[in-house]
Amino acid sequence: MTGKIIKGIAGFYYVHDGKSRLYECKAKGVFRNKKIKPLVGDDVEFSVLDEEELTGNIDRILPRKNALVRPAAANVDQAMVVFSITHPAPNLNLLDRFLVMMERQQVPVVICFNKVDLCEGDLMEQYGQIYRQAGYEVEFISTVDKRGLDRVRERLQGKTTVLAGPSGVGKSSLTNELHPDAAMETGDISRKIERGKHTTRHSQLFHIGEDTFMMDTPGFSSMYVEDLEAGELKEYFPEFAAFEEGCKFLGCVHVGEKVCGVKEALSQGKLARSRYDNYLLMYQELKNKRRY
Ligand SMILES: Nc1nc2c(ncn2[C@@H]2O[C@H](COP(=O)(O)OP(=O)(O)OP(=O)(O)O)[C@@H](O)[C@H]2O)c(=O)[nH]1
Ligand SMILES: [Zn+2]
Repeated sequence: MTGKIIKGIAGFYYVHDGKSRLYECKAKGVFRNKKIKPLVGDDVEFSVLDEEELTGNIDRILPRKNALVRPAAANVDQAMVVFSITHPAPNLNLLDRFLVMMERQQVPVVICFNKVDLCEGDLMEQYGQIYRQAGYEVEFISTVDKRGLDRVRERLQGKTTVLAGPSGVGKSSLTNELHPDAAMETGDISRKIERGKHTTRHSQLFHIGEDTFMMDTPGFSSMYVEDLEAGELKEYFPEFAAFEEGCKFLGCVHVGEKVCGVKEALSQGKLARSRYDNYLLMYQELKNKRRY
């Protein structure tokens, strides 16, 4: 049988068959010599030991498409980041940091602005413009009047998605919409793993539809772009590339250089001010950090 590891704790791996069943598996011996440790998100071949008890043993980890460090997970197809469009207003600095982290790990991102039912004025146009111009998929949703939720469901279908976003933006409300019995399933898993009883929060995937999984990511607000060279940062702002032809110096970082295509594009309104400002902030942070 094949399935996906949705959680690992205390030597047990919980393998979902993609449809409805969850097996409590061990990984006996096979990986020790190969120096490979099963990760949440891994697709595996496993043998069923007891069909009643739903126990099994993992025989093989199938080749990984990718393996993210943060959050630790394999085979992530995309990230969905949720911010509220208002109440509270989105923290674009935090959003841009998240985008850098995902660009760095080559994970496509869908940006969801929630609470559009509270939206006044042209906020949707504004934010849509900033992020579509930067090359991202943007959805506007409301878990209250259900706008945009079908489009979100379509985007998730058949994929493994990491869900992220700061507190209070409506992530729980969205998760409940996408998977009304999520709470039940969580309860079921926690009952099964009770013997593990670790308090540390491990990453876990939730099965939300056939071959469709989602992972909630803790600790979003403390996210920091570390261990990155300042000069490398520009590579993770994908919209800059189109204007780098206009930079005089090879390796232009678009900060203090006089002849710079990116700064030129900015002054012509072809790049979003907020994106560039957040680039500068992160750039300075990374520069300063290196002096210590
Ligand atoms: N008006 C409006 N309110 C919403 C919407 N979605 C969520 N809310 C409200 O926003 C608040 C936060 O929603 P949650 O779903 O708990 O947000 P969360 O992101 O899970 O927050 P944490 O649990 O703190 O991580 C609640 O009071 C929700 O009722 C929406 O689409 N429109
Ligand atoms: Zn430049």
